[in-house]
Amino acid sequence: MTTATVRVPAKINLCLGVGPVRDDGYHPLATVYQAVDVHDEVKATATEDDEISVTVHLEADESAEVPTDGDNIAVKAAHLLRDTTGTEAGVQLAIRKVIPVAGGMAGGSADAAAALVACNEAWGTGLGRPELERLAAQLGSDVPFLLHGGNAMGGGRGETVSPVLARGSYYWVAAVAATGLSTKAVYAEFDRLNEGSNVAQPEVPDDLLAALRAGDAEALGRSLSNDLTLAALSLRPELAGTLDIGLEAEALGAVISGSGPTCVFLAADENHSLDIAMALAGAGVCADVIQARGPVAGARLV
Ligand SMILES: C[C@](O)(CO)[C@H](O)COP(=O)(O)OP(=O)(O)OC[C@H]1O[C@@H](n2ccc(N)nc2=O)[C@H](O)[C@@H]1O
Ligand SMILES: Nc1ncnc2c1ncn2[C@@H]1O[C@H](COP(=O)(O)OP(=O)(O)OP(=O)(O)O)[C@@H](O)[C@H]1O
Repeated sequence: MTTATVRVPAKINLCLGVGPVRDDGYHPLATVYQAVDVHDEVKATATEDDEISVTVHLEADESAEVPTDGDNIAVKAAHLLRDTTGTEAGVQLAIRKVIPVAGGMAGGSADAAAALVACNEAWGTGLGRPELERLAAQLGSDVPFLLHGGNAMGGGRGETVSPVLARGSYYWVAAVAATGLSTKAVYAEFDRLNEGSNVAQPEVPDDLLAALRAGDAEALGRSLSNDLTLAALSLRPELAGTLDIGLEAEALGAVISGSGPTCVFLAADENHSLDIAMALAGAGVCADVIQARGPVAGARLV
């Protein structure tokens, strides 16, 4: 039996511009993703029967709910790869989950990207990066970025990924809430809040790109932004308090990651990141605090 193991990072959105809802129900995005060193691991073991199965080992939050049937997005990724390549083998997937579930850090998307790479290796199906990226886009808006990693601009509904010029390594602190938020519900709340108003087409702010080009953490902190903030706060008003605690600890910037509820804070260095983490943990505003560095590589065989 052939086995392949892939490590895959979480993402944060340094900016998330959201435009008016499209006819297909998705929103046009202008985002900059950064991959951070909070990793899930997906192991694929090829089998001779035609079963595609998954087990999930929760490393961080044992109470999180992750499906272990065909609803698991890693299983969907394996089916898509098999249907595309015509291979007849099966696979046992084993996920080691560290990325918060339904936290806005693309945990499911990360597992889907990892499953594509791991199954492609275990089955010997030999698809190249461009073909894997095409399959990734069919699985979810965030999935192509998790193959890519690093820093990247996201357009379309998030699935069109292009590199950005960036310098520097950044210290992040993530405040993880006890229960997740549904991405679909947050976009629906965005639509409800904007009903009757003209939502502009989104753009990536120039000052954010300049901060990344210069590797300037202070300027980056000032230019973090997220158009889903009001929608996430409307569903979870207590997140405003979480953002305040990080800012009182002098974070260089604070933002809700993607559709939330995870709040992320930019620190000046490792000591500062520890101070922010301690302030958040001490205030009891979140279930878990994670210190992370970015950017890091996307889904890779180990
Ligand atoms: C919030 C973000 O994480 C920011 O990067 C992403 O936009 C969400 O990406 P994702 O979880 O991969 O999302 P998908 O699985 O493609 O879509 C889940 C749901 O989110 C909404 N959705 C998602 C992406 C987008 N550009 N517009 C949307 O309105 C749709 O209701 C969709 O049914
Ligand atoms: N492999 C998986 N890992 C986590 N959740 C999964 C997985 N497969 C399916 N799901 C389901 O998807 C839902 C969303 O989980 P996920 O962790 O991807 O959210 P998220 O990080 O907020 O996503 P995003 O940031 O891409 O919007 C979960 O509630 C869970 O039921």
